[in-house]
Amino acid sequence: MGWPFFGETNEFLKLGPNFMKRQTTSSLVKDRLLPRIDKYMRLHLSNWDGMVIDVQQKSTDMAFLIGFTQIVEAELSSIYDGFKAEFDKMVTGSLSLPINLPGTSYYRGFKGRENVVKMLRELIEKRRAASPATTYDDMLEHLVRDGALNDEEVIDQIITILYSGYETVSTTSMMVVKYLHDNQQALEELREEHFGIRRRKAAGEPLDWADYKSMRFTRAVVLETLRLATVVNGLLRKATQDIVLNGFLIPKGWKIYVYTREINYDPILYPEPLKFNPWRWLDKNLESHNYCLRFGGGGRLCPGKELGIATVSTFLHYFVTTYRWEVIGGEKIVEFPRVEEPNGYHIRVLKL
Ligand code: HEM
Repeated sequence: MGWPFFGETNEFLKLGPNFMKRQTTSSLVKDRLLPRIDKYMRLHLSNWDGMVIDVQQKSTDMAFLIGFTQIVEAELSSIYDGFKAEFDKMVTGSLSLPINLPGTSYYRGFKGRENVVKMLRELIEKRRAASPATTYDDMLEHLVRDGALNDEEVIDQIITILYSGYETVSTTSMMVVKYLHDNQQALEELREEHFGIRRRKAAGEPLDWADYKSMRFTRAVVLETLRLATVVNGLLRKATQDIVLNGFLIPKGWKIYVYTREINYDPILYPEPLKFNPWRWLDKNLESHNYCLRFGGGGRLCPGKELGIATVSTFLHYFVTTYRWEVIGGEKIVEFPRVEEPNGYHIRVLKL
């Protein structure tokens, strides 16, 4: 898969092939992003004791805030609420039936996108007008000052990064809590891994890259969650030339949707596919097989892969070493067209 196809984005994300720079490399996550995620996660989880939490809501806020803080740290508090409301419309629209009539989610999605673009354009204008002595240390500032991209490209870049890391990370975080609750043996093994890390560190010492890399079982839990929940339904490609695949002709220009859900539940690839079995991923080779498309494949492989896994792993670290929890309702998780719990996934949280 992949060779004669370009990656395709949807109509809400306008970037063409090869536009996204491969910036979310391990060193970026290690040196700049992981310390921020660690700091954010402690704060995020600091006061859950005794509370009833809607994990879906909290994961959504967490994933969006983590992405948004990296991008526009300076104006975060002043525009957050309005921006997120419009962004949510856009995300829902992009996952809905493409009927562009007033009143449909699809229509609202385009309106949401227009407002998001407007807000970002105003921010860029303000940043350009600010004196060079005013320094900000966020992604927007680097993109604007770097000068390699025009304003429209900067805006598209930001929307793409925010969009890609939002729904994926938040859904994975919610589903990982559900699967761990339902599989106590996995939870105990995961907890032991994280207490092992805490025992090696001073009280309150943040997680570092070596800690993250040592989270073998946690990585397996995240990969199994992505498989079983099918957080991403599939991948889009466009045939750049005629291609014959298993005797079928795919003409040049056709769009292909690789439906990964089928692959995720293939009993030959994953014995007992409906069982949550993170131990299967301890065979390191499984992650590098060419049918393992959790993060896509080829030239369009997700550039936020390590960032996404590191975010969910950091969340799990502080969550399982601080709290235990019981589910108190909301177990009607819908898997299609997106994984969600229409009534929220509520848990009661208590300090360990
Ligand atoms: C659990 C978390 C995540 C999952 C499961 C996930 C999954 C995916 C998948 C399946 C693709 C399509 C790849 C392809 O077409 O071959 C993708 C693309 C992408 N992801 Fe992620 N992702 C995650 C987190 C993130 C994060 C945190 C970011 C933000 C930096 C991000 C940024 C992107 C971008 C920009 C693309 C488009 C790449 C391109 O078309 O060249 N992702 N992701």
